Amino acid sequence: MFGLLLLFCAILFLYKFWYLKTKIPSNFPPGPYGWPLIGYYPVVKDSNLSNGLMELQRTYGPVFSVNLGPSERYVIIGDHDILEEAFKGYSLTPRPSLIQWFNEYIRYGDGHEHSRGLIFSKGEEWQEQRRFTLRNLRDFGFGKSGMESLIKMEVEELLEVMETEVGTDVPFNVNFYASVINALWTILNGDRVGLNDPTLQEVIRYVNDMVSQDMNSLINVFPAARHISKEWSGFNESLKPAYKFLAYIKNTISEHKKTHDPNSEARDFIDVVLNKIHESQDNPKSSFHGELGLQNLEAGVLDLFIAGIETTSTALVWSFLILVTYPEIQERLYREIQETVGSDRLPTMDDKPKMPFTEAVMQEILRFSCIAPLGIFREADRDMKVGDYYLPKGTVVFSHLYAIVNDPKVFPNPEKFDPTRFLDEKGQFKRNDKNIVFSTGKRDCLGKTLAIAELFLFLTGLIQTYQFLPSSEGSLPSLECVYGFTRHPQKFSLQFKKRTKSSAY
Ligand code: HEM
Repeated sequence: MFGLLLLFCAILFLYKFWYLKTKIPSNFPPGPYGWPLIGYYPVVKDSNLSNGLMELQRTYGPVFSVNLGPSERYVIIGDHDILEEAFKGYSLTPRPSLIQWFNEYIRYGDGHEHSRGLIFSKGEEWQEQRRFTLRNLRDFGFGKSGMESLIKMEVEELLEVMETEVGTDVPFNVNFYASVINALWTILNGDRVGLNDPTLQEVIRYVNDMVSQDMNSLINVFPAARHISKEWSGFNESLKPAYKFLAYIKNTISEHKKTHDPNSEARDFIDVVLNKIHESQDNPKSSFHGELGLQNLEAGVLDLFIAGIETTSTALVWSFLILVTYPEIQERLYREIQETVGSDRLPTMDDKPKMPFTEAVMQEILRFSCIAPLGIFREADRDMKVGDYYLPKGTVVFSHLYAIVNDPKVFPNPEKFDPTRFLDEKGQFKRNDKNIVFSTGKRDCLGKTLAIAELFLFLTGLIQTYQFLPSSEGSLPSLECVYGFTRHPQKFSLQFKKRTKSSAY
């Protein structure tokens, strides 16, 4: 009898929990009811994520809500104009409390609201860190000339490495990692190392392990499981690579501190931040003050790596998969490179405006691959309106970038890879401001200038020298994507052969 009563109470508790979590407040965006505890999660997880959310969008409209697991209902915005309006001000800039838990361990956060660095910080601390990083990275690499010469060195070395692989089947999943990491590491740390340097290889392993985690693992879906067992829940395993990489960053910063002189010219980005920390020693309000400043430097470097490596490398991997799938587009690209640059020097950023087809191909690659289909989640810091709906303070919002760049009203036949959608009738490049794969508003991608430069210089430099072909098996790799940290292609191999001046057809 007592057992039955207990069971009844447990069911009542679960029902109440489910009801409260899934109840839709008045004038809140509509959406389906999920199951107790697991919500609508099984329907939209994994490869089904974009399709599942697109399906819901067709039923409920471009702004809808859904509960994905044992959490509140999230709001999904899948319309360009509504998202732009919502992200215009500051009210949707914070990151949700529910994804702050791990920052207690790796970003000096409190596990709920606050965190150091660039991706998860909030309020004035985030604004000060972001503004400073953007301005100063411009001087140490994100600015046109510094960045360009760094990437050029990476392209040259990658071309040399590729020389040894001509005519063989080359697995093309992580090829760009080393080059992209090296470019970023040089900007931050000053030193460039060879692509086979053991330390670089170690950094590659850390970054690769950090970003290739299973987003559907127990710890990522039910973070509270870490309180039961850190080992069994997967917590220890999931944080291990970040701890290793952080130790490496800490070591690099302390080496810098030993030789840093605030009165001499900064050698790299880490020096610039150390200078700022030095200048801020009498300003306790600054996020660069004392220990807080050092914590922000460490977490900021971690964030630039997490946000900048996998995304850019994946965009490059998609680029070559697409160009092998559409050889006629690869050849037209090659012809434009020949006509604009020739083959005696590598393409530079000054060539880009003279290469409308290449610009169109890059925009279409970014749209078609939509590497970060849901952006990074946000949270409303006050009650607000989004479109015709009301969102109470604390609502978690996903920007459904994938739906926006696949909107058939803006991009007809969105499932088709078609660079000509970015060309006018005279063949000139036609920008489409709705291709917002870097998100929009005050908290859009901080590294988009670097990403675009890397994409342009690697793509054109490699196509200028090599023709990319399917692997010896002859079959073309699939354009179906896999979900992980980013939306990326399945593993595949391809071949390349050296171009001769007359190899265009
Ligand atoms: C093709 C490459 C890339 C894509 C598609 C991409 C996309 C994005 C997106 C969608 C966001 C989320 C913005 C939001 O919250 O709405 C983001 C944030 C961010 N990205 Fe990128 N990104 C790329 C490359 C890079 C690179 C190269 C870096 C720097 C090295 C970088 C650094 C960041 C940072 C720091 C944030 C967080 C900004 C903040 O919270 O203020 N990204 N990126």
